[in-house]
Amino acid sequence: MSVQLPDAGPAVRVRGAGLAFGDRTLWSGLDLDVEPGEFLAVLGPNGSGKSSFLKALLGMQSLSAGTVEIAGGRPGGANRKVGYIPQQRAIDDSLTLRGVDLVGLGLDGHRWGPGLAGMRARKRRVASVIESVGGTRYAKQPVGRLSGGEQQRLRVAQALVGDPTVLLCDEPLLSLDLAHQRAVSELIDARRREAGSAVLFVTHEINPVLQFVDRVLYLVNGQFRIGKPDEVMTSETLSDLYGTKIEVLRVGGQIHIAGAQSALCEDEPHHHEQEAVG
Ligand SMILES: Nc1ncnc2c1ncn2[C@@H]1O[C@H](COP(=O)(O)OP(=O)(O)OP(=O)(O)O)[C@@H](O)[C@H]1O
Repeated sequence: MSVQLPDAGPAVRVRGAGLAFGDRTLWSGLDLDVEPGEFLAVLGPNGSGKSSFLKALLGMQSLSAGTVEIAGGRPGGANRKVGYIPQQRAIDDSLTLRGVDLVGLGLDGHRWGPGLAGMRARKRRVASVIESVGGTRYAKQPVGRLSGGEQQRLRVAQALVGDPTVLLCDEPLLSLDLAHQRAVSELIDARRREAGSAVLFVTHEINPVLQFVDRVLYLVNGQFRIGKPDEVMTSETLSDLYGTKIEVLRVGGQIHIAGAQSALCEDEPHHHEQEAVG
């Protein structure tokens, strides 16, 4: 006799969602289902509400309207298997926490059982995730002394260690060189292919992840478009969204925005103030 499993449903379900600060509406009327294993790129100029969208999914930001469900329940609920890679901040180089400890912070302490056996299982899980991001060599060193790319790999490991159903990534490629951009985006892609995690990936630059992207959510000036890259990243759609003439060129499999103002950012480096943590 085969057991009929209930339909798991989408990994993320957004209905009629809106977010406004004072009289400024970042977005409204947002309906979106993100399926398990789907890779959704969230694009848009500075201040369009990309990070706030992820924060609403994490339960760190309340919506002005509508509802969101993530991993089958309310944002921020207990046992939600959600991995989060926050926007990169420089780690204070005096931080003596080791890489293995940083990654271990991503584990739900209760799942691994009590006593020595639980502790060993926890250690094995942390070690195997660190291995999967190629971080074994430096994981026992103080995090503050590692390079930006090494720290970022450990942050990815921390987000993956709890076996997330949904992975929320806020500009995870920021300030990485091309080789590390490729390595980190491949790690995230592998997670959704091998474990079926849904990936929501905020980025200013679609090209480094274009090959992985199933759909794009593009936020601009209180409006948005959702669709495949070929549908959204067109001169017509972006001109319509930005309310000005924009030319999108496809060159060598990449997307370039010609005559773009810096606000469009696709070809612009993104600057952030580095803030220290720890
Ligand atoms: N709690 C808050 N109260 C008031 N305004 C806020 C709050 N949180 C965010 N904002 C404003 O909402 C806008 C969107 O912020 P958000 O960080 O979501 O943008 P973003 O698209 O991620 O931008 P960036 O590309 O610069 O990271 C910004 O103008 C920000 O100042």
